[in-house]
Amino acid sequence: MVWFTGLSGAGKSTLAAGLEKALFERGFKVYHLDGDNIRNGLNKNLGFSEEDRTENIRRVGEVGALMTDAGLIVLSAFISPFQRDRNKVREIIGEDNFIEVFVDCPLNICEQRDVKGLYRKARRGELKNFTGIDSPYESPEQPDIHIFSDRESIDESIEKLLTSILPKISGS
Ligand SMILES: Nc1ncnc2c1ncn2[C@@H]1O[C@H](COP(=O)(O)OS(=O)(=O)O)[C@@H](OP(=O)(O)O)[C@H]1O
Ligand SMILES: Nc1ncnc2c1ncn2[C@@H]1O[C@H](COP(=O)(O)OP(=O)(O)O)[C@@H](O)[C@H]1O
Repeated sequence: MVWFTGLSGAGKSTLAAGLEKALFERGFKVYHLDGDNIRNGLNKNLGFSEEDRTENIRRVGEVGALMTDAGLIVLSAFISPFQRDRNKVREIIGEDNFIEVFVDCPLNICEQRDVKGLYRKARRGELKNFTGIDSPYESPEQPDIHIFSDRESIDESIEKLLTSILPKISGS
């Protein structure tokens, strides 16, 4: 399981989608989990309190474990702001099969990108508990892969991901 973590707008979904395509083209069976297919269905009842984020990540970890058991390479793209929650997923999946990818991007750049216009809303006080504004984000201290999305092109980041991941999954 490849676990992307980072602020909103850091590039998790873009990189997970790009990696999914690159792995698919190499013949791997891949599935991409993110807010679109999880928060609209399985986790529809969860919001953005600390407790709900923890439960969101726990369920994604459990679903990811089932998919991994079924032989898929799972790419998950969630903010997952708490280190303890990411560590729990690592435990559920197993150390050997879990790759933590920190999509690192300074808050001011994410805010400039404002892909979904949510930072603007959060700054205006129209959206509460927004990560990086009035809700915390704990950066991974020792990610397996560290992407700097403010300094790397999307293609460079995907190349970097492939270089690290392909040797670990060949044989899958
Ligand atoms: N309060 C608040 N804080 C952060 N994000 C918010 C919030 N409200 C809505 N959104 C939108 O939901 C996406 C993050 O959902 P996640 O499931 O990845 O969050 S978490 O892992 O449970 O923290 C996130 O998507 P990404 O931009 O793709 O990260 C936002 O678009
Ligand atoms: N190296 C990079 N990696 C990922 N995204 C990048 C990179 N450079 C620029 N971007 C841009 O940053 C934005 C990231 O948005 P998105 O993938 O939706 O972030 P997230 O899923 O983390 O909220 C996109 O508009 C993307 O084109």
